[in-house]
Amino acid sequence: MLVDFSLEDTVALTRHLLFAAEDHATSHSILRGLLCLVIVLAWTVWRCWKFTVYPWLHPDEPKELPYFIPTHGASFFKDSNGLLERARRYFASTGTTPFALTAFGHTFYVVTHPKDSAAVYRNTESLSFDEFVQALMRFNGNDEWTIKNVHQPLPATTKAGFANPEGLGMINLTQRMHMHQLHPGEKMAVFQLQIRDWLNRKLTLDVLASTDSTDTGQSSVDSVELSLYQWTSDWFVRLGQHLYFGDVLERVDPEYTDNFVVFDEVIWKMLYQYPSLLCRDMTVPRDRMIASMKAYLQLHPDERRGQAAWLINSLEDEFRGIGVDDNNLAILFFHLYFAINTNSRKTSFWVLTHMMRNPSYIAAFRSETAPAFDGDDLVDMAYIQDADKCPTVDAIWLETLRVAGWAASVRLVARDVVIGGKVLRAGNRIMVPHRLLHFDPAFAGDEPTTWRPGRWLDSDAGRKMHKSPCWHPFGGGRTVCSGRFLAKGMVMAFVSTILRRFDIEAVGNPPMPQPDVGRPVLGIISVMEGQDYRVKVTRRKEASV
Ligand code: HEM
Repeated sequence: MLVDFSLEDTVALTRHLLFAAEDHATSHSILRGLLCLVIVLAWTVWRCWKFTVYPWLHPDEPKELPYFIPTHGASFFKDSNGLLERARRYFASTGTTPFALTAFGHTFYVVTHPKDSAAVYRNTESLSFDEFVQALMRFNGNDEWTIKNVHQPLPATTKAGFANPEGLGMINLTQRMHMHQLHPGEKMAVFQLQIRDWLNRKLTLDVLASTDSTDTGQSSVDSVELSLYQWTSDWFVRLGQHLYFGDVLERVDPEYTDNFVVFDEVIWKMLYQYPSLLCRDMTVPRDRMIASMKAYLQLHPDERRGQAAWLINSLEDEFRGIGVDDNNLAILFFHLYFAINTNSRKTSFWVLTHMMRNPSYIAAFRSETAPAFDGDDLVDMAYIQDADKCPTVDAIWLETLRVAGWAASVRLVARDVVIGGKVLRAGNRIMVPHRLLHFDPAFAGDEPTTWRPGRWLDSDAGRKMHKSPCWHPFGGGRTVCSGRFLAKGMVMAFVSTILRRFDIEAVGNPPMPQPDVGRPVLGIISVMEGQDYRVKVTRRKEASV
């Protein structure tokens, strides 16, 4: 009886539970369905508002590239230029420019018309670069006092040191001082001679054989095998460091240049301001470099100032003059260090790689630069940089900048402003993506993605390309790269001395290395990881042409 009752009861209870569970499941799926409906409705309302109603209410503002989930962050992260190109094509039929897109919680106005890009570079009142500088300073450890005071206008009085009659703040005065060192003139001439002598001394097979850290023991008296990207990176950073700090920084920290190359390959994590914990591969070399820079600054001035460039000593005086301490000065000099060194190492890699795949340009390069040499030694730096005397060399330089240049100029819209007939709202960012302009067939002609230096020489239009408002390999306006003349001098001296002294060829038959389009850079694109080019450098039989 007891058993019967229990069984029935159990069955009834089970049934009840099953019904209850079914009820529960039913109400769950109803809830889930309702939730989905609410989400779909909310999404539809959001999308309608964002891409139909708002643009209709505000026809004077740039139209925004539609998206399904509320940001373009993922596509931007994977290939920012690919996303920008897609957006340009999307708006091409309506001629909409500037247009807008949202990524990482920021709205970017994108300028693709050369006339508008000129307006962006001109407008220093409403469009500000300072926000970028301040964020970088803060991210790398500058304190708030320093950030505030280096931006503060200074008294416009006559003072010792670098003249500042307009009373510019230190950040703006620094730009003037860069130009004083790096634009053609007396101080730049010192650098040019140092570059020439350093390369003449160092570019020998013996030194090359001892350079390659991946040396496979394949060096012989007449040839050396090297990884090209590793080679150009190592040498250009050493050369840049030598110009600015003599041999002293290397004595303080023999691994400074190595740390820089490691840091520079992940510099995009700094540009995206990753949380420190997630990017120790960037912060560890960065912090070492900043600590070593501080150790350099704490050496007695007699031990270091004699070898440093005018710019380094003068900047030190000016920054100390307004009260900046060693910690903060070390970070400011570290910023200077990566501006000097991040681009030339990559440019020389791309120049050599493209030329090896197009050997007729090697012959032309050799023959045009021959008059600048005495035997195997480069003597005339000006000659190899002169576009009239070396037109093909110049075209190779320009074409490599065009194809490998990946930077964009970005400014904060500090107050509402009209560009290209559209109202840009304060608080958003405006971007001039150089690559889009450089790859526009209206500027570059046929096959814009192909490396073809002839496009700069073959026609009247081609010969005028470098004067086009589309052409911005070094940015523009107040922040245009002050190192552009030095960069050309360094790269052309390096390549011409190599070609004068050696034959250079790829080992095996590797494909063209791919640019790493996913990583933002401050100028020239990096090579995809693992795609370095192994090259064989052989002593040339005859040094003449
Ligand atoms: C091929 C090599 C180079 C390329 C493609 C390049 C490109 C650039 C670009 C795109 C900018 C930003 C401009 C803007 O936002 O408007 C810049 C800024 C700068 N570059 Fe270069 N650069 C190169 C080599 C150099 C070298 C060798 C130096 C120094 C020796 C240098 C020093 C600077 C400095 C100091 C700035 C900041 C300008 C300022 O705000 O005052 N660059 N560069």
